[in-house]
Amino acid sequence: MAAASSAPCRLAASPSPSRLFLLKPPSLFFRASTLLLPSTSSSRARPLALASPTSVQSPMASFLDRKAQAQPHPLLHFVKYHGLGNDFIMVDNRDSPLPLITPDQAVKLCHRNFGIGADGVIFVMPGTNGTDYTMRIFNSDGSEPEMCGNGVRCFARFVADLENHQGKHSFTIHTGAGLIVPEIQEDGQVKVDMGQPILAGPEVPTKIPGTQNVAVVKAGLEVDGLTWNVTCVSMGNPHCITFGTADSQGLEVDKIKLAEIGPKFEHHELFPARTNTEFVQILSRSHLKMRVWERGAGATLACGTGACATVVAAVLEGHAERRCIVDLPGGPLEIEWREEDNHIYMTGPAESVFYGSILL
Ligand SMILES: N[C@@H](CCC[C@H](N)C(=O)O)C(=O)O
Repeated sequence: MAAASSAPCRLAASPSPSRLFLLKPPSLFFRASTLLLPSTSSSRARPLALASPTSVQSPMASFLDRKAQAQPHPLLHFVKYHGLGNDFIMVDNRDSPLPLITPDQAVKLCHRNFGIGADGVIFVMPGTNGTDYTMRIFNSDGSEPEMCGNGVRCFARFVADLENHQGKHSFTIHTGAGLIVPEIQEDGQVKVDMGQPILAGPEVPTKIPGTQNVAVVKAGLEVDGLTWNVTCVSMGNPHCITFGTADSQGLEVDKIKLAEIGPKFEHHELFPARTNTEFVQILSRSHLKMRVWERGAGATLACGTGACATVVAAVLEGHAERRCIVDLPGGPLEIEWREEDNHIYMTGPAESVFYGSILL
């Protein structure tokens, strides 16, 4: 795609920020022609370029070589990735330890009607304390979580694209949850050493009293007039996992009214940092089905840290073995909580969808 910065975008007459989208589906590259539109709303994305397919092949990396444009019209280049439908705006932030956009800008870019649309924005930043890279992420509500499992697989594929790595490849990432090590497999899937789960209630954090020493396992939690059995696990970020209410046989997750019940868990007073919540159906001792309400993002099609926390909870409650397939609305993840090192390993896909540029 050749036109992102060569196409003149004259916005001096615009009274408020405008947006430029140049879209690329996976197999086609586009040449953009400019269309100048006055901007009328600061919260709405205004398309300033129309794209038409050409036969010109151009590597994504050369597009990404363009650095974010400085004043007077800051231009952000991005690539949209997803891991099982959990989607992210990926930003090449390797030149700076500060995110190129603010949380408020992330909220606008993530908006599914007035922005690019995503569950979050992820920044590939210089390493910290000897790691190869640092990952930071803003949720679609602008809050900053410590970790993101699907995001880290997208991060790995994005870095491979940026650095032109082929085949099997591994590197180290500093995150708010500590050191994370993804490995791109020969088949393109990404296997991630997600580290050890944290089980001590106050560290999750939750104010629910411990049921197995300090761990909160199958504890009763009152939500919406029902007592839910919950297990609380941190994967760097907090998770509350439920397999059902105290007087039910088990969940049929397709019947859960996620948008109604999810926020009541997320904002429950016993979760001081809010929480992600996983509703889980046991299909067998190695096969679980899960729907998630994410802190700061709502219902998403998949949650990698949530799938890891779910397997830990299933093992602690005696429902499953340490190696499980977790079915999410966007597809399956393979999770193993290894006994030898207490680490959790997550394997799944990550794909690029399109790339473009946007005026901030
Ligand atoms: N979707 C992510 C988790 C993203 C962060 C989460 N919303 C939080 O605030 O903790 C994943 O795949 O793990």
